[in-house]
Amino acid sequence: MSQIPTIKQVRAYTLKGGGADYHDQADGHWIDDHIATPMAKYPEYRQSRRSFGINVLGTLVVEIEDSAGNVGFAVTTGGEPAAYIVEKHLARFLEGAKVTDIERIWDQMYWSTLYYGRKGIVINTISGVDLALWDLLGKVRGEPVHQLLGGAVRDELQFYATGARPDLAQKMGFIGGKMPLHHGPAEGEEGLRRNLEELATMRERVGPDFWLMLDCWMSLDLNYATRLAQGAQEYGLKWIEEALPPDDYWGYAALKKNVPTGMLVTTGEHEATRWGFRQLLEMGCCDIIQPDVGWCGGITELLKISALADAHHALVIPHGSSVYSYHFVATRHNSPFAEFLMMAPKADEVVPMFHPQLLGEPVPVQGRMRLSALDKPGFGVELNPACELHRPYTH
Ligand SMILES: C[C@H](O)[C@H](O)[C@@H](O)[C@@H](O)C(=O)O
Ligand SMILES: [Mg+2]
Repeated sequence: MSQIPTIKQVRAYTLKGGGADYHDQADGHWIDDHIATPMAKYPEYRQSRRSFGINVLGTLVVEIEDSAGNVGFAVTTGGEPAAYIVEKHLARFLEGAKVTDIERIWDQMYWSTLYYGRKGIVINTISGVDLALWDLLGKVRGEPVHQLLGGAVRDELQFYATGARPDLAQKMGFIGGKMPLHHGPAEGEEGLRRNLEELATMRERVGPDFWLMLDCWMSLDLNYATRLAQGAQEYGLKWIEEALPPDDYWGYAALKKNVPTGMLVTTGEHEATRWGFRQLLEMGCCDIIQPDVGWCGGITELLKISALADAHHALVIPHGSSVYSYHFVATRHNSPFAEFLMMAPKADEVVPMFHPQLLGEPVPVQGRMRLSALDKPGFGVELNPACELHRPYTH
């Protein structure tokens, strides 16, 4: 490459209504239908996650423009607070740097925010900037991100589906279906019975071989999770996901010992950085880690997390994250399949995960995606001009 472009400007925008903040859906969507959550102990916040504010943040859009006029971008959750962090704090580490300075920029973003960051929204924000940098580098080089990561190890990705209707996902060609758990410990024995009944009904519909999983979204305690796992064995539950709050590493280590032989424990979608995942892996908390590429530190950090997982014989199956995870999954032997979130309100058809924010967002066909669907420069998607961007801060 002759001259490496430098970064001219970083811009942060916000967007509402689905997309990267995929919990921000209208009434009647399966994703907001009486799902077990840590807030379900309060009856007034039990019926809907939007009632306690799951969708308050909205989407963060990061755009990075270089001296040659190339623009890289990414979307993640974080909304206005994240836009503030990008514009008022992180932009200084990018502007003037070379588009190839990704590792140094990540390091400066992480250590400069340490006193108020480490996890949560700050790492979401850093992830968004990091993904926009990889997108920009791909566009500068005219290569898809998976090629920048060392190249694909498979020609095709296969997917399981997350949604209320694994039976329909089976018909659509997915390799498995993960259902949200509907009742938490506050709904007592009756709730536990109903959880198991729902699983039993689904097992009956999909037959003995289709993977069925339960997503508990941090809502249980160790005792309940153990009883759920034991009761679910009869119905061939493949894995129990995010049963406990993310900080309860000790609980996860105990749960992994308590679940029936063969049942997997998975977690990590709300975990971040190599240090958080090191804790999960070294304490033997789970069989599969599920970093969200837009929340765990971006691709730069995910490569480190993934190497750690490999050394601990754990699979890395990223949570959601659309194209950002597809480009990563294609390059890793320890990521043999991927998640697809069914964003159709009734989970009855395949629609792009980050709809309506991205144009050209590929979707699985018959539960699979050819690598050729990921061959455009960067992450291969564009921002949908029909979505109205708002830039709340400038620097
Ligand atoms: C279905 C779950 O409750 C969440 O909404 C989902 O985002 C998730 O945890 C997942 O693993 O996809
Ligand atoms: Mg989950």
